[in-house]
Amino acid sequence: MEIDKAIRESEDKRLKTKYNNAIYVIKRALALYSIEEVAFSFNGGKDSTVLLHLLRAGYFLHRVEQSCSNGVQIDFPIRTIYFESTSVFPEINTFTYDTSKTYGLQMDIIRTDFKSGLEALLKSKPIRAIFLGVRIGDPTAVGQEQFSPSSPGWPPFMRVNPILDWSYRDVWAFLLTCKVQYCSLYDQGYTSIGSIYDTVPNALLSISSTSSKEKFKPAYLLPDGRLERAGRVKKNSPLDGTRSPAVNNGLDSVNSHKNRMFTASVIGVGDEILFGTVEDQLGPSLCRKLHSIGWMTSRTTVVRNDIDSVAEEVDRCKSVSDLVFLYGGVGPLHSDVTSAGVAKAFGVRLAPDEEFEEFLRHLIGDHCTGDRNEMAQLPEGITELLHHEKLPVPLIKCCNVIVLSATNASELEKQWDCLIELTGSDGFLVTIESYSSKRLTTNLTDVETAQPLSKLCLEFPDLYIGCFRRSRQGPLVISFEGKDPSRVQAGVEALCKKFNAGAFSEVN
Ligand SMILES: Cc1cc2nc3c(=O)[nH]c(=O)nc-3n(C[C@H](O)[C@H](O)[C@H](O)COP(=O)(O)O)c2cc1C
Ligand SMILES: Nc1ncnc2c1ncn2[C@@H]1O[C@H](COP(=O)(O)OP(=O)(O)OP(=O)(O)O)[C@@H](O)[C@H]1O
Ligand SMILES: [Mg+2]
Repeated sequence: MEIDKAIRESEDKRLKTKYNNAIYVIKRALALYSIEEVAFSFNGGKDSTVLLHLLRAGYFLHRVEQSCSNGVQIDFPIRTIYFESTSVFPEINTFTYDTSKTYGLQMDIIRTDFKSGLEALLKSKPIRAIFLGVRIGDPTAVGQEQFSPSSPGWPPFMRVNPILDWSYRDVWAFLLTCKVQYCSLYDQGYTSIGSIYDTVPNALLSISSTSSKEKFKPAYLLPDGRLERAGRVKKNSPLDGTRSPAVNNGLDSVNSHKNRMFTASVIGVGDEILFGTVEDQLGPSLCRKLHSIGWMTSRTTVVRNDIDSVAEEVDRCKSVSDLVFLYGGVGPLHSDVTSAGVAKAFGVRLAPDEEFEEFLRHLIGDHCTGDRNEMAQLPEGITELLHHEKLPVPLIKCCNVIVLSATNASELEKQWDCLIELTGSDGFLVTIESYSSKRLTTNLTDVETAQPLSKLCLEFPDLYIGCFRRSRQGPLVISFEGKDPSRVQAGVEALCKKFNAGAFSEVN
């Protein structure tokens, strides 16, 4: 069997292990269910192409073990399901049909949505288990195991995911080692393929070209597999039906939102701050930095060094803020639970990150306890490492959560500058129109100023008008913050007009 032979002859130990585990899962499924009771969900994508060949090998080995085969090539009897949609890339469709012909697949083509298609299929066929090419890191993989029953509300069947633990690199190592055909789009810079409306080539594979047509390297050259979905466009920013190249590394282009408000949450992790033993410098400093680039910090909190406390706060903040910044609780100590809290908030596991481990090894050598470097365990499938030449270890970004390792103001200063440089003009930490501000002080009493100020807030809803005092007896400070300097000036003048001349003086 050529696939089994290619892997056995390969010197890639990691690939062999992944292959053996996947074959084991396939053989267990074939032992649990009869051949009529299993199906293979094939869509011409790279992951399902890997799975096709694993199933061919697994079925062959299963037959050999049962002594049903004398080693000659046998047909592939596993029923294959393809959900064909009108928004599929023609290259994917052609590849799926060609592959079906090459390997004699028995195809059920379904043209409805997944759920109703499966409901109808399971009524007419005795299917009890379906093989899928889902991998950890796919949005649909969260919470799945190698054998996972279908979700509530779906018809009952077992989802079998033999390549759940395969990385992007493993997928390409397999396809290239076995020298099997894959869809031509992957040679044109596509790294994960959805529909024609939400998929473009991955900008990270772009080759700068002098001609007007942008060129891309093949998918297997993507250096960081975690960015395989960078060619997927978010559902709310559809392509206009044209297959234009990706321009934004998968991050929403924020240039079009220059005028919109960006909000951040800041979370400190540290019992020592809550005990009052250590004064928190980083939280206030981050608020000032965010303010200086025109962002609004909508919430700052300090939580305990406890996984659930971190997870609850991250969960609360990640859906209401554009970005969440975390500091404290980063390292190998028992109290360093920030990564685990982030993983829990996103419902994913902590898993060793080879690339991050390499950085740590450069920094601290092999001085880690046990054979696992606990610091190199990061939230699986959602972590992006933010590299900068001035940082000995990259910063960690999990979706919209950024984990800072700074422990004092000067370290924060450095990490912040790197973040700003890294994200450039259209990254996730975009610098927007900064705030213009003015401050007035007055010796008027709170009672005298309260009502006119309330009215002023209604007249200037686009300004933040805040009041504070440094002592009960001292002057009242009134601050005006807004994006439009002329509105800030107008607000100041409107307030002064409401009182006698000289009632207010401007301060810095
Ligand atoms: C054979 C098959 C079985 C599926 N079973 C489930 C399921 O049990 N629960 C579920 O929420 N989604 C299920 N899905 C849907 C997928 O999780 C996912 O929504 C689908 O692949 C679309 O992904 P996309 O939006 O990235 O294209 C199934 C899909 C297929 C093809
Ligand atoms: N239209 C479809 N018809 C049949 N199976 C599908 C379809 N869409 C998804 N699947 C199943 O879900 C799995 C995961 O889909 P996903 O898009 O993540 O992977 P892929 O298409 O194989 O590769 P890629 O990540 O490059 O798009 C597929 O491998 C396949 O088993
Ligand atoms: Mg796909």
